[in-house]
Amino acid sequence: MNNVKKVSPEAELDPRSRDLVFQMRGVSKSFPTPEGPLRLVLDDVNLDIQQGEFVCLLGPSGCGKTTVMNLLARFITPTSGTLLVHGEPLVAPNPKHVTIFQEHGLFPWRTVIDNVAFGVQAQGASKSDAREKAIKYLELVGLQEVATLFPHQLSGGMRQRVAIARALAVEPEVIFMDEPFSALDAFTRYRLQDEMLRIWQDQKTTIIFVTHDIDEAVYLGQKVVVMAPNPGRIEMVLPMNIARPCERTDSQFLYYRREIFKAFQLVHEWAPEYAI
Ligand SMILES: Nc1ncnc2c1ncn2[C@@H]1O[C@H](COP(=O)(O)OP(=O)(O)OP(=O)(O)O)[C@@H](O)[C@H]1O
Repeated sequence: MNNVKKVSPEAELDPRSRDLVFQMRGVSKSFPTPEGPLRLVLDDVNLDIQQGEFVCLLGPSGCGKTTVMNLLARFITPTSGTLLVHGEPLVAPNPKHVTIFQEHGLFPWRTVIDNVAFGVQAQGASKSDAREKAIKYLELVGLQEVATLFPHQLSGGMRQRVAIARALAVEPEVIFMDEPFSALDAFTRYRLQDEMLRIWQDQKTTIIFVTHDIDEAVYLGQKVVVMAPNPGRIEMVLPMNIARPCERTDSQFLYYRREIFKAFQLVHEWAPEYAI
């Protein structure tokens, strides 16, 4: 593959780089097994993530996507290797880094606006300032009309948009998204992908997005990190030279889609170009 880029383990760590939000060098992670011995689930990961980048972690179940995300978010620590955030060793989860999960995690007893305002108030804002900010971000995701409803009165897609508004309202530096749209129907997923791209272009937030959907990764990612299992590792880092927003039928989109299908050995020998 021409565009394949692997961060070599020899690539020097730059302790002063402010543009690189994350630098991982030779990072491995093992977990204990029920039988006792440690099992290596992530082997020798090398990855740079720039400020404002939209990075998709892509791979089959069990290849360690969530483990990479959890390491970056500092929910867990590496077994070996180095992980720097803005050139500094990570010591604790950063309050400017927020996570959106597949299950949106809204408080069912709070209204939409109170869900979105919650994190802002937790940062020390007054109730009225927090609600003002919540309205701003509900408008951004097109949900100002349902501000006084409760989560159970919304569709799955709307609930996930509330979760996005709640994450944005704390004006994060980094958003981690762990398969946030995988429980939604295809049409809602397409709409939310467009919304996410629009918000990312508007807010310039660094986004780390975990997915096992090749189309989703190509559509969203400026950079797609292709992972493989046993043990979990990065196979390649593929920059997507695609103008955004793009059409899912564009030749550039189809080219990268096919390259990734090939990387996962999902293209048949007899398949003509772009016939996937
Ligand atoms: N806390 C843990 N303790 C033990 N094993 C773990 C732990 N967390 C993850 N693992 C194992 O590490 C491997 C990678 O898990 P991870 O969740 O990172 O994969 P994934 O690529 O995100 O998978 P999926 O797409 O299914 O969510 C799996 O085999 C998993 O069972």
